[in-house]
Amino acid sequence: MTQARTQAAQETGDAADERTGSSPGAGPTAVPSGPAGVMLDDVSAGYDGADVLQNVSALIPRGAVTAIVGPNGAGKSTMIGVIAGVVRTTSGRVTLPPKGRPALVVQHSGVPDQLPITVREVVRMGRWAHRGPWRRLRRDDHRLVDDALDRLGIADLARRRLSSLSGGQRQRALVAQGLVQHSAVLLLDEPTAGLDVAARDAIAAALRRSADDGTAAVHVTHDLADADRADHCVLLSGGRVVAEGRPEEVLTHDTVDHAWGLDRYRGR
Ligand SMILES: Nc1ncnc2c1ncn2[C@@H]1O[C@H](COP(=O)(O)OP(=O)(O)OP(=O)(O)O)[C@@H](O)[C@H]1O
Repeated sequence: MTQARTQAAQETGDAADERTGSSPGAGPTAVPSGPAGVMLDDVSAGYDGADVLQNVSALIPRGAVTAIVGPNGAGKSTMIGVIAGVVRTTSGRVTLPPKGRPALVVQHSGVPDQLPITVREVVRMGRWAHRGPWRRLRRDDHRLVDDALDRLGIADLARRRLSSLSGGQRQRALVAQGLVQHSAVLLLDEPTAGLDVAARDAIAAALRRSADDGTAAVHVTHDLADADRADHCVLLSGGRVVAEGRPEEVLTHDTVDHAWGLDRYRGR
């Protein structure tokens, strides 16, 4: 029996017990153990009165890397938007860990090109929420900023204008801004799309280190090899959770073919 939690399983009383239970590592979901992470309980959400996510339930653990995968239009960005609080739910409940607002890192293509700010300033902005209305940073804030620039391999670009960077360099700056927020939940929307291997590795290492520090480190990805390296995986299709659990249990030939509609071409 697969240990991945399927939508059918979620609709049973078992799944409800797991979600409200006090032991996220136990039972058939194989969710990595650790402090409570993000819980979505029967969540529907969308835009302009039309639901994109429909009755989505998921348990995203802290101290682990979670990959959200699925075909175009499946609702992956909407799901992290719901967790970040930028997309409103129409029903259901989202429960977050106690420490502050999730850090949401959008794709670099969603950020205006002509912002007249440097890479260091972009990363510093990630500390503003910790420093009140005057936003005067302290020495430890500057240290966190330097550390994030180093971790993403962009320390040498710190004085450059964001607008003068390549797409991959810009993406690294945005991920660094997400890291310095030190939130219990880090949400990256397709952070490695179109990036070279060094940038992909830097971002993967940053996700891993955040998870090791106890964060629920979540990324949306189209790359199934990236998803396979995660600790936990949520497969969405048509706004619903098809399967959730360990990547090797979720990303089987059958679930992938079914979610992407490939079974049609394979006579299944
Ligand atoms: N701001 C918006 N206003 C209206 N509809 C939206 C908005 N954002 C997304 N949608 C719609 O919601 C659906 C799901 O979009 P979403 O971006 O969540 O999917 P996704 O799985 O992230 O897709 P992709 O892999 O193509 O990025 C799509 O049909 C999309 O057109």
